[in-house]
Amino acid sequence: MSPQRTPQSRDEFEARLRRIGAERYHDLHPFHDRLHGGGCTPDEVRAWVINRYYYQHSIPKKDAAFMSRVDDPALRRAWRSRIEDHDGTDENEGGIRRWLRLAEAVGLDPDYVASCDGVLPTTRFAVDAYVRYVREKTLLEAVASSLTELFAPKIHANRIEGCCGIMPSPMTARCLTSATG
Ligand SMILES: O=C(O)c1cc(C(=O)O)c2c(n1)C(=O)C(=O)c1cc(C(=O)O)[nH]c1-2
Repeated sequence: MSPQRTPQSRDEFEARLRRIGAERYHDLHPFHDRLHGGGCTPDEVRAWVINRYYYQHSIPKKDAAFMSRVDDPALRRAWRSRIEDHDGTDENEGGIRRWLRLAEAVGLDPDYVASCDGVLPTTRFAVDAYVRYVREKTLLEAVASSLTELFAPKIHANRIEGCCGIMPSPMTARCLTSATG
């Protein structure tokens, strides 16, 4: 895509971002096609839960790295809820704990998942690179890289359908809905 030279309206900008998502977001990856279509084996779903956990637990570290670089209190305040979404608050247990309940629902030991011992080196490499990117690149690039969250609700909804076909338990459905929703 060629660089945009003239300022865009908010709606045009969002439409442009959403077009990029429609063309390039990772829901188009063949693995996600299988996961969402109910084509994975239960062990493949478990392997995905173990590896996706590493992403889930690194996102607040990425957001904390971002906030440590921001001088504007208003921006830090706006960003803060992203950390709370994952780490939780007094009222909300947060996505990390909910992901561990999902792990349990699909037959994994949550302590093992939380240890990250089962995470593949390639997953670790890619996720750590994202945290490093946000720590080291410009703030604009850091914010831009975090906009993928915009596309996550759709992928989460598709996934709930697919995974519940593979592991049809009310517990799996409940956990998937609350862990990523
Ligand atoms: O399940 C997924 O496929 C998926 C992907 C992404 C993403 O594309 O970065 C995020 C999430 N989930 C998610 O739940 C989430 O809270 C989130 C935050 C961010 C970010 O970059 O700050 N990405 C994502």
